[in-house]
Amino acid sequence: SHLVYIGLGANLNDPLTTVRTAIDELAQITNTQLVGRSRIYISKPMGPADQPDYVNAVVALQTELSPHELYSATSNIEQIHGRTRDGAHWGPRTLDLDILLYGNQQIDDETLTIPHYGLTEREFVVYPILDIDSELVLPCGTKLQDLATNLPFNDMKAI
Ligand SMILES: CC1(C)Nc2nc(N)[nH]c(=O)c2N=C1O
Repeated sequence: SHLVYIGLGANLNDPLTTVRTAIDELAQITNTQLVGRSRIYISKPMGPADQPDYVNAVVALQTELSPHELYSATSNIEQIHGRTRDGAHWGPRTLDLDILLYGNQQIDDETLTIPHYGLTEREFVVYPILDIDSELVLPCGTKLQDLATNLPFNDMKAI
């Protein structure tokens, strides 16, 4: 089985409830166990600022699913929460689930780019991963802790 990290983000329609519910739904994916979870954070939107603050978290799952099977499971959960992908690019969303890491694999095909392209410069991803594993090393060999030193915690709040 594989250790995978999933990023959760939401900023519409009671995002805190959505994120908490989605964590439970991720834990119930077939052949998958929840093995770690971050604190839940509030952060200012990265990108277009004319949208509500985000609720972010990261969970670690142990799964037998392939990357593509996992992707369809996370897409289903997004859809349950009304995620449509017709919104403006980087616009607000009811729930975003990103496969951040899939073991040490590096995948880049028409549907999946893993590690997630934005991982290393998103404090709302880096700090939650460090909550789960402060010693995590990325597939490229970079220690996440070293990235955090020049990623300001900024105006993130842990709740
Ligand atoms: C629009 C963009 C880039 N900005 C974000 N900004 C924050 N703070 N959190 C997110 O999850 C998030 N997701 C995004 O996709």
